[in-house]
Amino acid sequence: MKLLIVAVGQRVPDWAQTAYDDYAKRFPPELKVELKAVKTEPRGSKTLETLYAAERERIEAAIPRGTRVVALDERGTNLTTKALAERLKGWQLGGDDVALVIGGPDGLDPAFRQAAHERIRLSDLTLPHAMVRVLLIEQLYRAWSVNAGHPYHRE
Ligand SMILES: C[S@@+](CC[C@H](N)C(=O)[O-])C[C@H]1O[C@@H](n2cnc3c(N)ncnc32)[C@H](O)[C@@H]1O
Repeated sequence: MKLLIVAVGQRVPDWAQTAYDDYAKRFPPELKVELKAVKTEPRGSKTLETLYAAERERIEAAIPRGTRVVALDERGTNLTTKALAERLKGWQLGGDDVALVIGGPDGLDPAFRQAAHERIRLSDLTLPHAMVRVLLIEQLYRAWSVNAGHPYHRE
């Protein structure tokens, strides 16, 4: 199975890209992680509904059929690193690819969030989307290290 990170926003600051790449390259070959960045819809004078609809279409186009969808959402289920490691184990046993979806500056379409198979939260704080990419890849790597007994994660 593969982890697909679908993130709204084609450009992130260099520091975020560097940090993301640093963690992404640590994953073992048996756990593939791919990042698909989708274009942010410019807000302009659009209503939020129009913006959400445009971004949702791009997000859905980036997710292959049969993929389990997990929305990153500050209102989602709180997870400890160990609980995320258990989720990861479950996803790997399930065998389906998993898309972890990060919204842009205006967040994700509420209907998309509700339709997702899971909604997970990384913190009670509202985080900037570039930082969410970095935190998510680090936590996925940490979750893998917990399951693999790798010394990266220490209790
Ligand atoms: C700047 S936030 C958008 C905030 C927006 N007001 C909302 O209600 O979602 C951009 C994206 O980062 C992700 N995000 C932000 N904070 C998060 C958190 N604490 N846990 C998980 N994901 C978060 C979500 O995917 C969100 O759509």
